[in-house]
Amino acid sequence: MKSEFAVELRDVRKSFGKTEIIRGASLAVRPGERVAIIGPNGAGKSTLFNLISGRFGSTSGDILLHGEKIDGLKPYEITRRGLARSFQVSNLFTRLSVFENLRCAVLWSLGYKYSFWRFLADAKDANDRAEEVMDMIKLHKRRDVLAMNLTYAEQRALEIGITIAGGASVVLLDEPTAGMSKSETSRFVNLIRDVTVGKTLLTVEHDMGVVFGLADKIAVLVYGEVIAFDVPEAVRANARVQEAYLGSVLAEAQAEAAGH
Ligand SMILES: Nc1ncnc2c1ncn2[C@@H]1O[C@H](COP(=O)(O)OP(=O)(O)OP(=O)(O)O)[C@@H](O)[C@H]1O
Repeated sequence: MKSEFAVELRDVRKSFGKTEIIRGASLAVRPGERVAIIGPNGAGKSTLFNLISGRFGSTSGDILLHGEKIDGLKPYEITRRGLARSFQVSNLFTRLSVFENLRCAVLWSLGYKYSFWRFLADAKDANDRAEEVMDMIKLHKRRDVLAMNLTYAEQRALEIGITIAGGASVVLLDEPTAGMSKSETSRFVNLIRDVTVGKTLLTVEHDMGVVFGLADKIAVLVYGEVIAFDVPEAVRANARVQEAYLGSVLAEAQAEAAGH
């Protein structure tokens, strides 16, 4: 049955040994929404991503993608159902070119591993799609450059390209602008916005400028619980969020954004 939500977490819990890190997190994201997950260090943001993408199994609760339970599935099975994620740590083949990296990502998403004949049939489509993604991430002029010779910002753009290459409808980006300069960051926010049009985006983000520039809604994770999930203005005004100290961080970021 089709759900009104693209991603849904229902009372999800995750313990490592005796320590419960995710403590009953619930969240329901509608198709096409761009959601930033924020919260203090150690709140469990990356863990939540690892649960949604199947890298970790949850201890209890339900995780649904388009209304279907995905907890217990392997990461690649979740990817095949249309959810793709990027990592904080680079996932590139450094000795392959921009084009080859994208082509590999497309072929992988088509499942070439399982059928040589299908691989041959899909090869042209894969090339076309790789070209298309290369245009979207604005790296067409760097087509034949090895990934290791790209600038840092270009490598991060290629990461995004690899993430979206298979046409996933739900995209998870873990700190996509980490380590970038201010001007690179604002260009990158535009790029993320462009390549995720019509998709559901979940992003973990520390940079409040990026959060306000990109997110339709903000989810605030504190001690493994989603304490607020709403449009940015409402989250900023939320008393629980203020208490958890994020209010002042958000106010500062908005003032800064308004000043630019
Ligand atoms: N595989 C693991 N085994 C044991 N503990 C873990 C594991 N992964 C994460 N943790 C613990 O879970 C807690 C939450 O970590 P997580 O990386 O999810 O937080 P975060 O909100 O993403 O933090 P940050 O903003 O610093 O990246 C931390 O205390 C961390 O040490």
